[in-house]
Amino acid sequence: MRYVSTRGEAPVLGFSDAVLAGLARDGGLYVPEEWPHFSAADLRAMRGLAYPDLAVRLLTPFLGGEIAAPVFDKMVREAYATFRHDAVCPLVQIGPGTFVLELFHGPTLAFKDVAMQLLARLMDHVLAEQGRRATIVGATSGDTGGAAIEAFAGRERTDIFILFPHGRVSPVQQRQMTTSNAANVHALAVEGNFDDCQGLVKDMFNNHAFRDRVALSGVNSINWARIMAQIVYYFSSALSLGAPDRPVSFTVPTGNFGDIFAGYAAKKMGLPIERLVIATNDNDILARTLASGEYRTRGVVATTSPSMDIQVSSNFERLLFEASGRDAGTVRRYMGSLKQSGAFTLDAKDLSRVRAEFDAGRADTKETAATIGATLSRSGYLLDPHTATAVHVAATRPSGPVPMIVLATAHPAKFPAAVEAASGIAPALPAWLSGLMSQEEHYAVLPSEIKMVEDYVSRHTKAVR
Ligand SMILES: Cc1ncc(COP(=O)(O)O)c(C=O)c1O
Ligand SMILES: N[C@@H](CCOP(=O)(O)O)C(=O)O
Repeated sequence: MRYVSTRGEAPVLGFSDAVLAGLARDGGLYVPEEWPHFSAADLRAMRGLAYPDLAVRLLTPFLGGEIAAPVFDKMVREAYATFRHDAVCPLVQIGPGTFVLELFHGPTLAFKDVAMQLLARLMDHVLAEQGRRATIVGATSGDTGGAAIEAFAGRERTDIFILFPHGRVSPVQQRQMTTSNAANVHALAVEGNFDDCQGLVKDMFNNHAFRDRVALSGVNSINWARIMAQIVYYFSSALSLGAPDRPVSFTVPTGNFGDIFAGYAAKKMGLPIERLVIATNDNDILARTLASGEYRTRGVVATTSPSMDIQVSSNFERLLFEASGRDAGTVRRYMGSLKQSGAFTLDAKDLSRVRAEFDAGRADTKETAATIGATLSRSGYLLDPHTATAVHVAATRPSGPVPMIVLATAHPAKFPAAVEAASGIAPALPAWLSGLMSQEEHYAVLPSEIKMVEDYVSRHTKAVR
C-alpha cells in the first residue's frame, strides 16, 4: 500500500514514511492509493471479534507489509489495554433505533485516545527502525493535545509541542496538557483561536528548511494513521448491530472532519453505511457548505462544545479529493482559492457526490443544552456537549428502520460547567484523574506569530539535524 497526496505534487510514500511525514510536502494530505475492500463474507467472519483483533484484521492492509505482524499485533493490544472498558468502544442504546458509541474510555476521556495510543506506538517503532528522533507539533482545540501529550510523554525519540488557543479550552482540557512533568512535553498557549494554531502548524510544515532541520512530524488528523485507527469503531459498532446484513447510519460531532472521514473510509472498505451525518455547533461551515456548495470561512465563535470551534476543516480536503474523482488539480484549485479569498465553490458534480454520501445539520448552544437535559430525563443518559450536538442533529433526521449510531466523542466530566448548567448534574472526573485540577501547570504563552513559534520549537527540541 502506498500513499498519495491530495495535491498530487509530493512524493508517493510507503506507510512508515507517511506516518512520519504528517502533512505532505506540497501542503496536501496523504491518502491510501486505493481502499482495501472486505466482502460481506469477510465482515460476517469478523462478528464477535474482540476490538484489538478486529483492529488488526482491518488495519493490516494499510501497513503495506512494512510492520511485522507480531509487532503490530503487540502494539494494538498495548494501545487498547489503556482503555477502561472491556469492549474498548461500547455501544449504548438511548432511544428507539438510536445508539451512542462511547469513544471516551481511554486515558484522557476523548475519542482522540483511540488513535493516539496506537499512533505513539507506531511512531516509536518507525523512528527506532530508522534510528532517528522527531519533533512533533500539534494544534488542538482541547482534546487532541491532551491525548497526544498522554501518549507521547516520556518517549525517548520524540519532543512534542502542542499549540492550544489561550483561554479557549475547558479547565480540564487545559490541565491535561499543562500538568505533565515529562521533559519532552511542551504545552504552548497561543494568543488566537484553533484555526490560528492549525495555521501555525501547517506553516511549520510548509517551511521546508525548518521542517527538515527539526525533523518535523504531526499528530493531528492530517496524519493518515490517525484516520486509519478511527476506522475500526465504525466497523465494531455496525457489526454488533447486524452489519453487513443490516445497514446503519452514523451522526458525528464534527470539527476538523477527521472522524467522519474515517466513516467514509469504512464505507469505501465495504461497510454498508446508509448515511453519514455531519453535526456542527455554531461554527457551521460544513453545514453551510453542504447546503449552498460554497465553503466560506467566518470568524470562530466560542461555544459550549469548544473542541468543535473550528472553521478551517482540514480533512475536508481529503473528501474533496475523493469527490473530484481523485483529481489533485481540482483540489489545488479549491485550496488556492481558500488561501487567497477564504472561500471556494464546489463544482456541481463534486457537490452532488458529497451530498450522495453526507447530510449535515447544526445545533446551537441552546439546542445543545436542551438536548443534554431532554436526553437525561428521557433515558437517564448524560451527554457531553459535543455528543449532544450530534444527538440533536440525528433527531432532526429520522433514519426509519436503519439504526442511527451517534458518536460520543468525549466524557461529560471534561466539560462540567456546561453539563451542569444544562442538566443540574456536575459530572465527576474518574478516580485516576481526580488529582488533575490541583496539579502544578507548566506552559508558555506565545503570540500567533510563526517566527516566534518556530524559534521556540528550535530552542527546545533535541531532534535538530
Ligand atoms: C470531543 C470532540 N468531538 C468532536 C470533535 C470533532 O472531530 P473532528 O475534528 O475529527 O471532526 C473533536 C475534535 O476534533 C472533539 O474533541
Ligand atoms: N477537536 C480537535 C481539533 C484538532 O483535530 P485533529 O483531529 O485534527 O487533531 C482537538 O480537540 O484538538
